[in-house]
Amino acid sequence: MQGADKAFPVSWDMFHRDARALAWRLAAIGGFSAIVAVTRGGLAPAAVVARELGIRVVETVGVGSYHEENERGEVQVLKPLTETILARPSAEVLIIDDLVDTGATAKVVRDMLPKAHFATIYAKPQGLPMVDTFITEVSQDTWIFFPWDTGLSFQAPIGRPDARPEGRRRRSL
Ligand SMILES: O=P(O)(O)OC[C@H]1O[C@H](OP(=O)(O)OP(=O)(O)O)[C@H](O)[C@@H]1O
Ligand code: HPA
Ligand SMILES: [Mg+2]
Repeated sequence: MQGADKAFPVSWDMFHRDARALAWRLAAIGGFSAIVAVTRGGLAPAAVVARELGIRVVETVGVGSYHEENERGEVQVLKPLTETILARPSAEVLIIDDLVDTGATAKVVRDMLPKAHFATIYAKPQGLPMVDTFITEVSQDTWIFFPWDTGLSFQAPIGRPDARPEGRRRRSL
């Protein structure tokens, strides 16, 4: 997973545009009265979708997994759903995450609320059966770099992939 061949960097602008596109799709489906954000990656898209759909009941579910040699381990629930959500009709609950990759996280969360709608901005093929609505599919060997995990940095030219930043030293012309 983290050794993925291709990089798909996402800027804040791209992320906001794609989160809004997700909100448009979800608005067309309608009928949602509460949102569950899968922390932490689901927090930012959930904020955008909640604003667009006018939903003010926003909850979290916290999941984590051990990573060994770049492989995802067992997914564990670190912060369960509250009664506020469990007491509602689950078909009205919208679960939001940033992406599905293997689908392991989505499966664990879906099992808590089987009738809820599971939406992500990005999806990889292996996770597709776990997601009801998504915006952009990327290949399984692609790693998505989110704006909250990245910053501006030197990029080697395509024709000189081993090139390194020169720092303060400048080559004389
Ligand atoms: O489909 P999967 O293979 O389960 O991968 C997708 C999950 O992985 C990432 O979360 P991560 O567990 O890295 O934690 P984070 O949201 O706190 O960054 C991402 O935000 C999804 O929740
Ligand atoms: O492609 C990804 N990007 C960021 N986090 C992730 N967690 C699983 N897959 C990914
Ligand atoms: Mg996550």
